[in-house]
Amino acid sequence: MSGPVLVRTRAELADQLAPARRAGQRVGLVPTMGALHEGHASLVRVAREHVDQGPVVVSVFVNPLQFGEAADLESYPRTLEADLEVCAREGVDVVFAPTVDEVYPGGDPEVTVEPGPLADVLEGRTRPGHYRGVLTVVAKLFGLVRPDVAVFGQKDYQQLVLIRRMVADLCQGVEVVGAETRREPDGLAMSSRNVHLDPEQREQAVALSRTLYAAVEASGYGAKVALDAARGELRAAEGVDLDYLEITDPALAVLPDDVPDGTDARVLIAARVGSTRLIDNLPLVLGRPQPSADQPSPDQPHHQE
Ligand SMILES: Nc1ncnc2c1ncn2[C@@H]1O[C@H](COP(=O)(O)OP(=O)(O)OP(=O)(O)O)[C@@H](O)[C@H]1O
Ligand SMILES: CC(C)(CO)[C@@H](O)C(=O)[O-]
Ligand code: BAL
Repeated sequence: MSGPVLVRTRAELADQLAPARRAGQRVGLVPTMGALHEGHASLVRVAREHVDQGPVVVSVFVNPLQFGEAADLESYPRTLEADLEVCAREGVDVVFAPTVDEVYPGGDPEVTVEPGPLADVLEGRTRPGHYRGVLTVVAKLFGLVRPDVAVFGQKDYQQLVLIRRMVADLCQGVEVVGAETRREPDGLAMSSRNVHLDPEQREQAVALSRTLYAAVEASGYGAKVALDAARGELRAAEGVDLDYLEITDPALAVLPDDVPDGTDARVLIAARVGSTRLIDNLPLVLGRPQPSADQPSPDQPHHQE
């Protein structure tokens, strides 16, 4: 099994992708911050489905521009050797792992992507400036890799919604695919930051997904009952410091009080377990689903969006 080609510079990346471009092949991109796990591997498999014979590029870059707390940036796990092994197993063609100077040669960029009002809610309230950093680096990665398709995880749902919005508003011409969240057997969403949890916190962290599933189970009775059920689950949890628990529409807008049966929605949670901040979310359908509606349901989750 030959592993992926590791490229560190923009020039090496361009050279590596030149033959595929000449051959008119589709190029797929999976942007990551490394510390790869099965969630990332699943994104690679989704990307492969969208490129025919073309190359899949995985970028590994811990982007300083999207971090608020210095400690979070410093402690972010960096495991390039292991990441290359995951990429080899998944048949990734190119791993692009640039330095900070390669991505930001002049230091912090003067021109950045302004994410608009959606960046001020949910994650944005706790992490001001985060989505400006995310969208700026994703726009740069799109400029460097020029992918036809890019795959992101639904686990970072607000990020996915904002990236779709950026691609539409800035006419970037990249197909954005949102892949289903991969979970540990007990339901905890896989996340690179899970390595910071000690064994007790690891057990406590399952409360996040339990809370979401409680909302999904009660969603047939409407948003208010679903939220009450979720809050009840949380009250029973120990060691979980809630940041937010909200039900919104799929575009993250506030839901009106009365919505028709069968309305698509999203339940989202963020909480600290010890000093580790975790996020998760699930799709749900409020009220009785309409028989004809082609919507995600807890029993038949959308694999890709
Ligand atoms: N459990 C998962 N299932 C599917 N996709 C995931 C999962 N976890 C992360 N991803 C996706 O992988 C991509 C890269 O994410 P990232 O490298 O930040 O990993 P992460 O596990 O989300 O780490 P963290 O949340 O600790 O920063 C993002 O599109 C993210 O949504
Ligand atoms: C999209 C991303 C790679 C941008 O740095 C990051 O936010 C992530 O890993 O989700
Ligand atoms: N997975 C989203 C990137 C971040 O938390 O900074």
